Amino acid sequence: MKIAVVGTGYVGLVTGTCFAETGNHVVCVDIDENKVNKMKNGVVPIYEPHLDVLFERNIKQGRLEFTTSLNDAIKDAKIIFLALPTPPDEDGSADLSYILGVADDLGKIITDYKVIVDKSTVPVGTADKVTAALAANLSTDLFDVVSNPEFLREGYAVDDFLKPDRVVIGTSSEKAKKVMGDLYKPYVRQGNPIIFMDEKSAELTKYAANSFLATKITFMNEIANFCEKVGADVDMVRIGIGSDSRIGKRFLFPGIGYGGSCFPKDVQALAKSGKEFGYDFQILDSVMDVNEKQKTIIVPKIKDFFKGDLKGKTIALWGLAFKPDTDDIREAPALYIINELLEEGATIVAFDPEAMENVKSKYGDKVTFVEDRDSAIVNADALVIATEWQVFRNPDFDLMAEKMNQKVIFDGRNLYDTQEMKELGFYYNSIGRILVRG
Ligand SMILES: NC(=O)c1ccc[n+]([C@@H]2O[C@H](COP(=O)([O-])OP(=O)(O)OC[C@H]3O[C@@H](n4cnc5c(N)ncnc54)[C@H](O)[C@@H]3O)[C@@H](O)[C@H]2O)c1
Ligand SMILES: O=c1ccn([C@@H]2O[C@H](COP(=O)(O)OP(=O)(O)O[C@H]3O[C@H](CO)[C@@H](O)[C@H](O)[C@H]3O)[C@@H](O)[C@H]2O)c(=O)[nH]1
Repeated sequence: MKIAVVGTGYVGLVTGTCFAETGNHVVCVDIDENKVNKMKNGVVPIYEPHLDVLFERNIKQGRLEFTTSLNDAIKDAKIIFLALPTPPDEDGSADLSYILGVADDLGKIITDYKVIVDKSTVPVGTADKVTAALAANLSTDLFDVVSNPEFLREGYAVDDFLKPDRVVIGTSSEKAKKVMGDLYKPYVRQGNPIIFMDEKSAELTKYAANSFLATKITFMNEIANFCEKVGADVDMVRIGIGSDSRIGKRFLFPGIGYGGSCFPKDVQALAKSGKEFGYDFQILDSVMDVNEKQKTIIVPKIKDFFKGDLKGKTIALWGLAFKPDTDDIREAPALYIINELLEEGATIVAFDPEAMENVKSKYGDKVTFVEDRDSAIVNADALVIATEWQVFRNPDFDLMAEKMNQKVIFDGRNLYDTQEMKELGFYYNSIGRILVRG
């Protein structure tokens, strides 16, 4: 099948590459010339594990191409995926200008039947808006609009795409249903179904999934905060409740709040959508409030330790990305921690395996960046862990004891065993677990 993908960010590039991998011919189009030139030269412009192998293979075999021309990209395509940004507007609702702008352009250049697919995360009613934008210049016989939300996670994007738990396809057109069903057949393993539904339900499924997961995490963050007050251990509580199959083991890890390009904006957009339709999502308002506080929950702990004064203190910071295995720093809790620590007059020495360039371009020399984990801790008064990269899981504690000014760790990701930290004589302050005083 011939496919065009409009927008080659995390979703568009993974979508395009994975569809090429199953034998389709894919043309990816982006307005960012720099990005397109990189891709034409064989460079993957984002960090996403395993994407490079598929990317190279499919370019080599002539199934994956890149262009800045929308016209060239779509002329032979039967399906056009819109993988465009839907960032929050000033009021928190999803900004649909990218999607509707491209829909308007497509209406003017399409000449034969195409299936136009909303891959972006979009509020209920967007398929209708896209249809209206296309129909302003194009006969409705020449297109169908489908809602096909994407559930991939950054860091696992290729695997999630090729082996999805489910594929959701929202359409009221039998013709489009057949085209989409054929396209997705190779990805859907036994028991991992394609779920066909109407467009609005598909649009809402995406927001409901992200908001549910954000709520699950936030609930555990509150349980963790309460554990600290009463002397319980959130790891035990997590394991205790996670073994109930109605609750499930996943997405129960407390920490310094959820971040990333999706949960924060999608929870906000669903709450906003609710208000537009006269529905008050009280639970989502609470989730957003709690998460806002959770992102910097570690800072008062640091201030307490240093008796309120961080001036002249050097804080080593391990982890900048919003989660491991990505260079994405959108809504990363680490950035909120950096802002507060800088405001308190602390010096920050940071290391992240992939996200340093992105943070450098935001903070310049306000933060010192070092090239490896162990350089960050030299002469540090405390270490803060903000992202659970594998490389932080098994550090050289003897080296820490030798190089740090004092053995003090604030761990936002609960990486170490509290008993072991006690034996090693560290002050170790984590989330929802016993405070080890060293
Ligand atoms: N990142 C994720 O993990 C993820 C997962 C599922 C769904 N989503 C949703 O998918 C959508 C895209 O997210 P993303 O993270 O891939 O965004 P992104 O910002 O990484 O990529 C968007 C791309 O679109 C390009 N673009 C902008 N306007 C364009 C235009 N007129 N024509 C062609 N290209 C244009 C940009 O240059 C950019 O390369 C969003 O709605 C997001 O909520 C994201
Ligand atoms: O137990 C957990 C799991 C996650 N997180 C945090 O939650 C955020 C989001 O994590 P994750 O869901 O792994 O990353 P994303 O790549 O943002 O993926 C989410 O957002 C995507 C965009 O919509 C969806 O497609 C995915 O299904 C959905 O998981 C991160 O800050 C994590 O640190 C926790 O704090 N505790």
